[in-house]
Amino acid sequence: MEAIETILKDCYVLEPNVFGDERGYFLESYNKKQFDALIGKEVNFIQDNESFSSQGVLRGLHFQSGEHAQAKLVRVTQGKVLDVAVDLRTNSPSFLKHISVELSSENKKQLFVPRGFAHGFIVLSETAVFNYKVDNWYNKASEGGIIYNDKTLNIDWVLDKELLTISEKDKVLPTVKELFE
Ligand SMILES: Cc1cn([C@H]2C[C@H](O)[C@@H](COP(=O)(O)OP(=O)(O)O[C@H]3O[C@H](C)C(=O)[C@H](O)[C@H]3O)O2)c(=O)[nH]c1=O
Repeated sequence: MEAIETILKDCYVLEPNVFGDERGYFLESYNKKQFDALIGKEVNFIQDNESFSSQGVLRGLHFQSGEHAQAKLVRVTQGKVLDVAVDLRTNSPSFLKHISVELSSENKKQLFVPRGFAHGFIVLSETAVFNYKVDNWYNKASEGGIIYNDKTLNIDWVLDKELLTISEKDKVLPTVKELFE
């Protein structure tokens, strides 16, 4: 496994070692000892999640606030998504900066999204299976988010607006300005 820190402090792209042979391939998708050493801190994941979406589905931008904040280790096991992480830590040198990275079953890349970030993705392939680990329990009452087309963040979601499918909940998420005013 290799880890490259992104322009967002503490946010890493990880690439597993893939062992291919005539049967196919093997990889360790998560190894606590290696992962903690690569990112330089201990992260105790306690819940695995999976979502399935069709092309144009945009989930996010979401976070859980306060003591319920979640760090996430995300990957795609079928299809391709554009994954987006936004640093919402007001004391961070990368506050309100974001990164976008293509995660796919082909490139097998993973993204570590620390606590204090908003996270979302849009499905670029016909369908996608999105798998991720979180280090804190789901807590509906602490859920927050930022509207996907926020003007301050100005995220390029690649697909045309008319192709997007967004939940009713996500359509009414606040802007950055509303969140931090
Ligand atoms: C996140 C979550 C959801 N749920 C239930 C709540 C709803 O009845 C249903 C769908 O939830 P939601 O519409 O919030 O699912 P997503 O839009 O995929 O939310 C996720 O999308 C972005 C990409 C994220 O990074 C978060 O992990 C998460 O917010 O699953 C649970 O039971 N447990 C959970 O941990």
